[in-house]
Amino acid sequence: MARPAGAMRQPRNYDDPSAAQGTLRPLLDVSGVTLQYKTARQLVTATYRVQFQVHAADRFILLGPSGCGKSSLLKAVGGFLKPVEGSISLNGRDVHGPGPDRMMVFQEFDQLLPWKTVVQNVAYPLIATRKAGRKEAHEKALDCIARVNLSKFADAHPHTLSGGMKQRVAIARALAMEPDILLMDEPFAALDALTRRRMQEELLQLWDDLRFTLLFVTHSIEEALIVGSRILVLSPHPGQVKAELNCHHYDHRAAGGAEFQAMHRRIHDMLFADAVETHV
Ligand SMILES: Nc1ncnc2c1ncn2[C@@H]1O[C@H](COP(=O)(O)OP(=O)(O)OP(=O)(O)O)[C@@H](O)[C@H]1O
Repeated sequence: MARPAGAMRQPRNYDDPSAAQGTLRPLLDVSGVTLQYKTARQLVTATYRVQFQVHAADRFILLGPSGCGKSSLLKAVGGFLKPVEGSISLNGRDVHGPGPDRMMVFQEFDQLLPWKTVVQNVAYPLIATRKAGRKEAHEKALDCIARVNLSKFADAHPHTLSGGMKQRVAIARALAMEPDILLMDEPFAALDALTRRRMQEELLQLWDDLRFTLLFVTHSIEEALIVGSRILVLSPHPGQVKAELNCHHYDHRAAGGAEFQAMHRRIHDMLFADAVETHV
């Protein structure tokens, strides 16, 4: 499989002061974004003036309590929700609607087309967007299916797969499109603990191979620390930025360690503190 955009670049060196000062142009720039929903009875402010930047090959996490606007932010980056204030740009171009440069993986297991096989599901967006012809799309789909260890199930239909296998197909389908950024909305939240852990490891393995850029929503501090390279901590409703943290050096092996636990506690305290802190 060809590498996704930005894939050849190495992840940022966070000890490099020029990177820390943000002198590299970000891939994704979310600037002062306020998101609202108008219902028949009220106006709901989901996020208030949220600001963050994602660079190529980042694994950027949006972390916060239920209702703080994480999914709304992901929808806005996906182009499904228009900010009432602020702007979102990808590769220097304003986001005005959905596009194949941003592929989304959701929490729900029913995001696959039930009448199509695994390989047909993965090939479908490539064909529908004319990114590839049928033969090329089929070959690419098989390659991506192999990367998520599902080759034996290429001709199976979704209803015969477990929840974890369906999520693997959704990830393969998204990566096959080689998006500029992969958007994941609590993709492992509905899985049992063991499968969730395995999926996190597999996602990190895929990232090691392909170095794609990831924007990942979770409300699990542990998952954020393990999956992410940076974490944006959001306050409760309406979501505001509390802090942005560096966490690229944690994995499952680190999870029991004192440093990991201290970071976990620090984020926990932040999430439950009332005041909005400055960036750290
Ligand atoms: N379609 C909608 N119409 C009206 N209000 C909405 C809509 N979608 C979300 N909201 C409101 O916007 C706020 C943010 O919701 P959002 O789903 O983005 O939060 P979240 O942090 O992703 O929550 P969770 O972790 O529970 O999924 C909430 O108050 C929610 O009720």
